[in-house]
Amino acid sequence: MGTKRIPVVLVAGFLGAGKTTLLNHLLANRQGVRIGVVVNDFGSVNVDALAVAGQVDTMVSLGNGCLCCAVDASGLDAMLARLAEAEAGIDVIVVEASGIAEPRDLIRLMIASENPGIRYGGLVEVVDAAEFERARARHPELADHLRVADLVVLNKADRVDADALAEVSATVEELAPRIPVLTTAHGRVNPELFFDPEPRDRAGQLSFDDLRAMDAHDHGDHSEHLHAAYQSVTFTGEDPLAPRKFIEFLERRPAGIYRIKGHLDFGPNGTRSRFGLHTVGSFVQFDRSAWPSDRPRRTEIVLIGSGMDTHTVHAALADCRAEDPGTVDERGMLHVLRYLEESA
Ligand SMILES: Nc1nc2c(ncn2[C@@H]2O[C@H](COP(=O)(O)OP(=O)(O)OP(=O)(O)O)[C@@H](O)[C@H]2O)c(=O)[nH]1
Repeated sequence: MGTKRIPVVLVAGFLGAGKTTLLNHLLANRQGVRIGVVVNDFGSVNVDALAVAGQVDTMVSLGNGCLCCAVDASGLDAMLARLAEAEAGIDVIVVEASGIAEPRDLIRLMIASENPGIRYGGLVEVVDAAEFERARARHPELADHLRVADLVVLNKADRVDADALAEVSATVEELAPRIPVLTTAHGRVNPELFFDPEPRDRAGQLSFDDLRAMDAHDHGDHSEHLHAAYQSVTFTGEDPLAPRKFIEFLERRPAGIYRIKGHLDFGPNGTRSRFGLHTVGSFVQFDRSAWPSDRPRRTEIVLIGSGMDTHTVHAALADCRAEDPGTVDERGMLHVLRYLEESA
């Protein structure tokens, strides 16, 4: 099993869309999670002057469990490596991507990174609902950015009426089909969408009870801070899954899924190993380990996103059941192994 990898969430979006506001919201609602923030200028990040414990190079450590650093593209990998060091005690890294590099280049950098301490945590594109059409006219590349995003945050919903909002949502969906869209104001995205609410044991495995605790149909709407609601769906399968079918599910996943986590049983196909799964958008990673003797052998996953049709998701997963669990489909299993993290 691999060591714990820290998710790196990239936040992109055009000038003034609300990236810094979103970052500040995450910092203010981090629920015990230690967040490393990478920005290319501290300007308006709420680095509360009084909370700044000390400044080393371009790194600012905040007493409240956050660490911020300013960096340009060439320094990003090195900065991520520093943030991922165990001593930093960081649980998630959020990079404000604008001004650093093109989102596509950043994704490439993340995925190609050989740093064993980090994992791609998704590209979040923040869009200004009120300025969307004007921004698109001025920057046709906005459509490309939406297409590479794993989640679109449709921000500044308070600045448009319901009809205009529906129109922008429809355009976003057309430009970026199947990508989850979260409509919000003032960047009030529930942090649990990106990372798990409490720091886990340092061995890094979530128990299924932890996952189940996160499961509900809408999260956050009722909290004091009025986070935008997101969804999660839990799937439990007692029978082994057919590897080929499950990979097809991942590759043609239903609309609205941002990330998936949990573990799977491929039966004798996987020589009864436990396959841990992490996906963000189209990025898929499996790890493989022995089933703990005290845990039942079954598939347990949680899918987190926005705009998911929960019945479709459940039905699609139920269809992944191996028809004949006794038969070994070695070729099918190769599709899984392609996504296997390289560690013993
Ligand atoms: N009405 C309204 N204003 C917002 C919302 N989100 C952000 N703002 C305001 O919009 C302005 C720009 O927000 P920022 O968070 O700084 O945007 P940004 O994307 O980080 O901007 P740059 O760093 O300049 O690219 C600020 O004045 C925010 O207070 C929102 O949902 N509604």
